[in-house]
Amino acid sequence: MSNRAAEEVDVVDVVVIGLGPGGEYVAGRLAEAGLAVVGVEAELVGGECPYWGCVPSKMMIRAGNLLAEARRVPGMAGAARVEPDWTPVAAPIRDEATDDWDDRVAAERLTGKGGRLVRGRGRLAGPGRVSVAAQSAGEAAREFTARRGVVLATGSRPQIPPVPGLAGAPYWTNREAVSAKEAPASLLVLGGGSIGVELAQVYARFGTRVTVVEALERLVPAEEPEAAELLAGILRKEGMELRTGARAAEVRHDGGEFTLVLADGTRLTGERLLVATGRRPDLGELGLETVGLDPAARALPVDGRMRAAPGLWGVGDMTGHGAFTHVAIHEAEIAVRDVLGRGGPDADYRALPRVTFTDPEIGAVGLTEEQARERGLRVRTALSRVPSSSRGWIHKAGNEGLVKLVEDADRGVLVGACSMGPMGGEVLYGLAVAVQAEVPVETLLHMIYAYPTFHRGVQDALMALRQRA
Ligand SMILES: Cc1cc2nc3c(=O)[nH]c(=O)nc-3n(C[C@H](O)[C@H](O)[C@H](O)COP(=O)(O)OP(=O)(O)OC[C@H]3O[C@@H](n4cnc5c(N)ncnc54)[C@H](O)[C@@H]3O)c2cc1C
Ligand SMILES: NC(=O)c1ccc[n+]([C@@H]2O[C@H](COP(=O)([O-])OP(=O)(O)OC[C@H]3O[C@@H](n4cnc5c(N)ncnc54)[C@H](O)[C@@H]3O)[C@@H](O)[C@H]2O)c1
Repeated sequence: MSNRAAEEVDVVDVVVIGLGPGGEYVAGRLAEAGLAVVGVEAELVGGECPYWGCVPSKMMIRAGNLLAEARRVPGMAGAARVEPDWTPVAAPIRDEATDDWDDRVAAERLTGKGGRLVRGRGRLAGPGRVSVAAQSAGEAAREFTARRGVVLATGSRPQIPPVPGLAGAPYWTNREAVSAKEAPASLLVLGGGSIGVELAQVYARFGTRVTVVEALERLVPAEEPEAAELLAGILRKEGMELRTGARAAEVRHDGGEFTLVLADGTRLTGERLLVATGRRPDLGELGLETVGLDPAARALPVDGRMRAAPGLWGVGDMTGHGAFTHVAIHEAEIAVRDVLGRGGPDADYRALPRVTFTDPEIGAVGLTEEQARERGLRVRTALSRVPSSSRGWIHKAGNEGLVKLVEDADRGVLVGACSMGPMGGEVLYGLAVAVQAEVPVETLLHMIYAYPTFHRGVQDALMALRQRA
């Protein structure tokens, strides 16, 4: 190919940097719309979610929940002998979900839609310009000009706290935790957020001795305190040791064992140490300064149409609106519409749903009570407990949970809710509609709720809410 031909090929309509759920969606949709699209990916097409995040972790959780259900058989349905085995958990993650961490299928999904895949680490080289670093010595860096613009979708990476001794130690992040071939005998989990509690519970159910260390006063601190308290009780009952309000002062690793020294001098030991202390976008190496943006920012600032600058869009974890696959895809769809010059609503996070897939699941939408109060709303709340509902009583073992409602009393609408329990993430849906559509509490109160469902707990909580009016 002549140099001139090479130059022509490298002028495209759109370059997407990062092909996780957000970037893959944008690149695929724009290619299907007929644009000349280059997608640049440094690791695996599909990103964190299918290979090291949502999908494998939920496969592990499904297995752990099966064990827990089987252990609930005595007293309710006869006898059951449970022998946990990690092999049928690890094997389908490797062979079926991730193709042994090979993205050929995902890459072909993109090229099948007409997109072009370029492997390597991309960065901005000015407005509408992207360079992709050489993958190996002897290979030249590649340059692209994007006529319509560039979409950034580079996700996030684990945030490792500056605990002395941690940096050099062979700790696990989510990646090692979901690709482990065996369950360790013991596991220290630093961080009691969603990754920490989901994976802690799974491993504990497979016989691992688990200790969770959380710096703040409660687990899942972003969610309602009543849910956190209930979860802590359940995890303790399942045999986990929980240290909340605990600061890690030092990490040591020797003789195949980790020692985590807490600020109060307590020493905790474990065969493995999982660091799950949050994830952060890494904007430093993206060349943002070449388009007048701050590479030291915590997240990429975007407007309601995902625009970061003229001809530059950002979607997914890197925008800081919530590190969830459904947020990445919501934002990706808005960016696609904007690139194509189509209308439609701006991004709307009022009814942002989130589910922590512990057993019981913690579903949540919109504002917590604390957030609503911080916004100066006149807040009214109410709570119903799953075991007190008909379905909860019928369910018996494993029926822990609650529904908590947060009402803006001045407007008579829900601004937030928490649905914890068996299928708490599914019960959430109706509450998400109520928050999104601002359905009056009076209307919700006079609906018919199927008997005996878990979601009837919402009606119990609504009735409690009205008694407080
Ligand atoms: C253990 C775990 C469990 C999770 N469970 C859930 C869940 O149940 N539900 C949920 O909604 N979310 C869950 N998440 C979060 C979810 O995985 C992320 O929100 C989602 O993957 C974000 O998508 P993204 O496209 O923004 O970024 P990512 O998935 O992070 O993808 C970004 C991509 O960009 C690439 N990249 C980065 N820099 C460059 C560069 N300079 N050049 C080229 N490529 C680059 C990366 O290699 C990566 O492939 C979980 C996360 C983890 C870690
Ligand atoms: N079910 C889901 O949707 C799901 C599951 C897993 C992850 N995720 C996404 O991935 C993101 C990252 O997950 P995560 O659990 O790492 O982050 P997180 O922000 O949810 O939780 C991190 C926890 O670590 C604690 N922490 C921070 N520094 C600490 C320290 N030095 N010592 C002890 N504790 C410390 C924090 O107080 C917090 O509770 C989440 O925010 C979420 O958006 C979603």
